[in-house]
Amino acid sequence: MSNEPFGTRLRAAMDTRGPLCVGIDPHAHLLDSWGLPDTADGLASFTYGVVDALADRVAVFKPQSAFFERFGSAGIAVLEQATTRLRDAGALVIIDAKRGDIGSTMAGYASAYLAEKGPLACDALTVSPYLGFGSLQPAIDEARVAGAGLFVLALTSNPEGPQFQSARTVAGPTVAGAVLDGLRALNADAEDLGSFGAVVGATISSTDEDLDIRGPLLAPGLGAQGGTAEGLAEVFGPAVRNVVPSSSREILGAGPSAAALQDAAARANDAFRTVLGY
Ligand SMILES: O=c1ccn([C@@H]2O[C@H](COP(=O)(O)O)[C@@H](O)[C@H]2O)c(=O)[nH]1
Repeated sequence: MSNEPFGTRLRAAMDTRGPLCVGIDPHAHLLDSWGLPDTADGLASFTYGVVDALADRVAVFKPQSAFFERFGSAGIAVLEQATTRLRDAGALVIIDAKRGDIGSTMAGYASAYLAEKGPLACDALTVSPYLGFGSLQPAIDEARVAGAGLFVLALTSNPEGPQFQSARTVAGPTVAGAVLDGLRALNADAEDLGSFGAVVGATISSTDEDLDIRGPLLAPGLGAQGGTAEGLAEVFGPAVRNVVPSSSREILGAGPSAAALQDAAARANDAFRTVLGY
């Protein structure tokens, strides 16, 4: 990995390849529709099919750890191998594992995913702040050392999210607002795009929260969950240029043909380029 901070590398990658992030979510129904068995071998064929088709042309990939964990150590081995291959091809990898625990345990996750020589070393990791924003400190420290990034859950795309995320903290702001405040502070010195991002679903329609955190805004929920490229402008307002639009099933459903995957990714990238101003 270059020594440049994640935010700088992310902006450069999106400038070069377009803003699209392809989620790698090997659902059982997708393996089936690709004519593959719901086994670790099927998982490997599916995942490497996506990697071979798209690694040299898409800026960012977001493998969903759950679908690899489903197959135990054999599945994790596929995740490790795919992450290495994607990064070798010049793409950035955000592992979506939504890790979060007390600080001392968080340090274990940080050394697995963020440390430069960690077994699952990636460019950024999704993390959960629900043990307190401060519990993320070991991951923040490791990310700074490694030039990696974090995406902290703030306003998630699922309909249950507001139940907690819109609740007020003792200090006054909502839970989501407190997360965004924490991220803004971490990115305070960033020149363009900081390395500490928020997860904000493309499905939330609009928000009163201040999304200007000087960092990336990972936006899942596009396609299968109903979010659209055009809708991003309304959700994100002036912060739209910092959005990393992530789409999984919508793109993956085009496979197994490499040409069809490339076509689906190119069309999505074009739509996002227009809305995000790339
Ligand atoms: O708020 C969130 C946070 C994460 N996700 C993850 O993104 C993908 C979405 O997949 P699609 O097939 O594009 O719907 C999946 O891995 C989720 O766990 C999210 O959807 N919302």
